[in-house]
Parts: sequence; structure tokens; C-alpha cells
Amino acid sequence: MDSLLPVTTDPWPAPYAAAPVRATVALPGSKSLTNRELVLAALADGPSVVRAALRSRDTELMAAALTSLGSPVDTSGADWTVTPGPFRGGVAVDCGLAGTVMRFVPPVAALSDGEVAFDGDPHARTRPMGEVLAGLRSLGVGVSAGDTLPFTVRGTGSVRGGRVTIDASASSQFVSALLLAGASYDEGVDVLHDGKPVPSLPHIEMTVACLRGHGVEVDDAEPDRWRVLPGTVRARDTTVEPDLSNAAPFLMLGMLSGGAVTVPGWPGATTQPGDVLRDLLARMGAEVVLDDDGLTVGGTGTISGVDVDLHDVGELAPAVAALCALADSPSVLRGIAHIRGHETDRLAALATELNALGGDVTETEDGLAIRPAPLHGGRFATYADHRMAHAGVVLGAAVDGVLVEDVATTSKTFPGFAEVWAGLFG
Ligand SMILES: O=C(O)C1=C[C@@H](OP(=O)(O)O)[C@@H](O)[C@H](O)C1
Ligand SMILES: C=C(OP(=O)(O)O)C(=O)O
Repeated sequence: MDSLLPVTTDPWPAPYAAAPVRATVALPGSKSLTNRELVLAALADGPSVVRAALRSRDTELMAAALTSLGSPVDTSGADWTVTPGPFRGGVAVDCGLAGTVMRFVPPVAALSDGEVAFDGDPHARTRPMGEVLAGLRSLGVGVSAGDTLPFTVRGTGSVRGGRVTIDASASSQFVSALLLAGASYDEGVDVLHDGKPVPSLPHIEMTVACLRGHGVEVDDAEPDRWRVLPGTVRARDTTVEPDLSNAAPFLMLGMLSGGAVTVPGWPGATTQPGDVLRDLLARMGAEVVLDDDGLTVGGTGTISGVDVDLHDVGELAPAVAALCALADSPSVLRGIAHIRGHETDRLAALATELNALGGDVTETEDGLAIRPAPLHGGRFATYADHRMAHAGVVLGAAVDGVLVEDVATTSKTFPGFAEVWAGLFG
């Protein structure tokens, strides 16, 4: 297949790795870190610089939201400067399909002096949101009726805050959202979770670490409870790490092609849950080396199936599912019922698309069971989900003739993804 067709071709013929791929790929910054740092910078006591910020749809939507609320974000260079100002109402926020925008911005908008209207992409209107809105209501914030986008937050210039109980079993972002703004509420926030286990807990730990980095006092000593004391969010300059979850398809390419791919700048210590790729890919047969050059993942081209709980790192599930479909033994992905509420219903989408290419995948109550099966080329639909596109290109690297629909959807967290990907093939 011609891997050099322009990536504007839709569906896009995913490049096939006819030979081992050996390459070094510098990856853009983390979405999760960039959007947390932008929010905290807007709440801070002076201007902050977010260095090496990720420039992508989700982070540009965050920058636009904070700018329209009265804290301009200068995105003209690689380092983004945020100048906090009083939050104002009478504005509209476009959330796109970004969970971080639709969940993290309403608690900030609650501090504004008027109405802030939120809406997003058609699918964003189906993503779970109600616990954030109910939480805000119980903290004294006026919010329009309903529990999904679109909705309106009615700011009065301050928020009482205090204790709030929510069920965060559908998304860790419900907790992160209330914590990020909590120090700016009169009584801070004391968030209790009541429900099935919270997914993506490392992302809440990331939120806590970012808050502490800005001088905010957080008590997370008790499970399922996070207390943010009221106080100043100190301005600070930060440098964003590469996005380790977006490294998944690249590292997998090194492994499945029998070559090796290096991602430079892999942090020695990080709050990003994507760091589990080191262990996970090793379990699936990769050779994994972390040294001064970065993280290098290679292999023989043979992939072992894996039985793994991805509850903490559901955002890896699409790429991991694709790799499992290429394995020589069965796999079970567990603990990821909540990813039905991500950019699309990822369990249904993965089962449908992998099976359409000859896969043998069944959806379970909380994940996927994937058995070895001979795969063939064909169309791979992506449902406006960047990580479904990652799954599609991983398959296409091992199976000739995979056509990935709307590969440009990867711009949610990595504009130019397909160009970088295609550039790795000889
Ligand atoms: O807070 C964050 O930056 C994120 C938290 C997780 O969300 P869920 O807890 O909804 O899985 C993760 O999947 C998402 O990609 C990013
Ligand atoms: C779930 C994801 O994104 P969001 O931040 O929109 O929830 C993701 O990136 O895999």
C-alpha cells in the first residue's frame, strides 16, 4: 500500500511496516498537564508561563475559555503566558469534545460575575457531567437545570464552597474539577466520593501535585476524600512533560515492526499514568530501556497477549486493544467500563472495528476479551476519537490495507499526528 498518500486523504491508508522501524520521535506536551497548569495559572496571584505547552484542539479550547472569562492566555509562542484577571460573565465557552474543558472550567466560571454558557460537540452532550453540576449546586453555585451540556453557570463573584459528596465512578475529572478551583472558594472544598471505585486515580494525584506546586494546601490522606484549603494559588512557571499516553502507538510500532522507537524526554518521575506503558509493553514481549536517550521500546515482532486491569489508565485502552488483537495469545482488558463515556463508547467502538477487520473481540461488563484471529485490511472508523485513530494506525502498521477514517481527529491532542507517523516509514 502507498503510505505516502497525503494525510488529507479520507479514509487514510495507514502505513504498513514492511521492514523494522527504527526511529526517535519527539512528542508534544501532555494534554492533562497543560490544561491543569492553564487553569491554575488563571486562578493564580500573578502571571505564569506554561512552557512547552501542548498546542492542540483541547488546549486551545482551554486557552480560549480562560481568555474569554477574563484571564488572557497568550498562545503565540511555544511558551504560553497566562495573565489572571477578574472572571467575568456574559460569555460562552466551547468545550469541543474535551473532558478537561467541560469539567474543569465550570468550577472556575462559578467565580465570575455573571452567566457563562457552556456547549460542545454533538457527542460532548452525551458525556457524563451531572456530578460536577450537582456538586457545584451543593457548594452554593447557580447552575441551570439538567445534567449534561449545554448548561449555564450563574456566577456571583464568589463561591461559598465547603463539603460536597459526589459519585466519581464515571470519571476522575469530576473530582479534579472541584479541586482545581477549590482554593479560590471561601471555605475551600472537601470532596468525598461515594460510589464504585474512582477510575484514573493517578490523574487525581496529578491534580493534587499541580495544586501543591502552586502552593495550595491539599489533604488527601484519607481514601476517597480530598480537602483543598482556601488560600492563594501562587503563580509559577512550569514546563510540560511530553504526553506519555500519546507515546503508546509510537512505542508499539517499534515493538510490532521488530525495530525500536525512542521517545526522548521521558521523565524519570512523573504523575502521568501513561508511564505504565514501560511495564505493560514489557509484559507483552517488548524490550524496554529507559536511559539518558529517553524511553526505547523494541521487539522481535512477536506480541504476547495480556490480562490487565486498566482502571487507572483507561486512556491507553484503544491502542492496547489494537496491540492485543495482533498478539499470539488471548488478552483480557479489565476495569474500564467507564471508557464507554469517553470521546465515544470505546468498548463498543473497539469491538466493532476490530471485528470488522477479522478480529475476535467480545465486550465484557467492564472491558474487552480479545483472542488471536487472522486480520485483514478494510475501513476502520474512528468516531471523532483521537485514540481510536491511534488504534487504527497500530493495526495498519501490522496488517496491510487498513484505511483509517478521519485520521485528522487526532488533532484533539496531537495535530500533525499522521504526518509524524507516516514519516517513520521508509
Ligand atoms: O484529568 C485528566 O486529564 C484525564 C483523566 C482521565 O479521565 P477519566 O477519569 O474520565 O477516565 C483520562 O482518561 C483523560 O484522558 C484525562
Ligand atoms: C478520555 C480522554 O479525553 P478527555 O480529556 O476528553 O476525557 C482521552 O484523551 O483519552
